[in-house]
Amino acid sequence: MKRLIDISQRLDNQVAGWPGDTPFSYSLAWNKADSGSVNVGKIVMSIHTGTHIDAPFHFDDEGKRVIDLDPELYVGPARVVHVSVSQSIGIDDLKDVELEGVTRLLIRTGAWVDRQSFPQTIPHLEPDLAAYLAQYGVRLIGLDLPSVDVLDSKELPAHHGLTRHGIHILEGIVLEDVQPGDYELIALPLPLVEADGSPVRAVLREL
Ligand SMILES: N[C@@H](CC(=O)c1ccccc1NC=O)C(=O)O
Ligand SMILES: [Zn+2]
Ligand SMILES: [Zn+2]
Repeated sequence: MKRLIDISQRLDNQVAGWPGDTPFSYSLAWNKADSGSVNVGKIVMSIHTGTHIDAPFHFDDEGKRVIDLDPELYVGPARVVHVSVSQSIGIDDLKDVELEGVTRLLIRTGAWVDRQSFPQTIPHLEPDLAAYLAQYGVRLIGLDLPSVDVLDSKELPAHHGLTRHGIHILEGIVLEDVQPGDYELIALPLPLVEADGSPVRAVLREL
């Protein structure tokens, strides 16, 4: 068996979350000394912390919840590509990327350098990218960024555009040490029935 490469953001009480959103916290609801038997932890967090998937309900009241999403999307062949971008990611930035037969595309921008703090600005996906990727059969896009849109966007055009074209969203992956190429991705959401997204443990397996 080939080794697993962890591409997940570690979750501790210092992890950078969306400004104003629920901070991540892990604490003990009971400790062994008091309960006499066990440590029992609890976590409180925004779903959009660290490495996570968005369900369409995140930005569309009528959209699918996590439980409605096909787990097959989150397991299977994925291509990792490196792009160097500044303001945005468009068709031009991917012109040298072979997309034939790619169903899961993971993009390393390297733009979120200090993962301990939330970025001020990030490159966003340009509106015409979704249709372009969908032509090749892309069903999942993953980025090393906390969003696919401009951080203060209210309309979320990239989120909506991707969803309209059947492309699902994985955010906050850590691709620093990952070479471009083909891997197997495993990034399963929890079976959260009502949720607008889910944290995932995302890993790649070398083929
Ligand atoms: N679209 C982002 C999350 C997002 O926009 C957000 C997350 C928490 C609190 C506020 C947010 N957006 C809006 O002002 C995401 O998918 O992770
Ligand atoms: Zn999200
Ligand atoms: Zn998102």
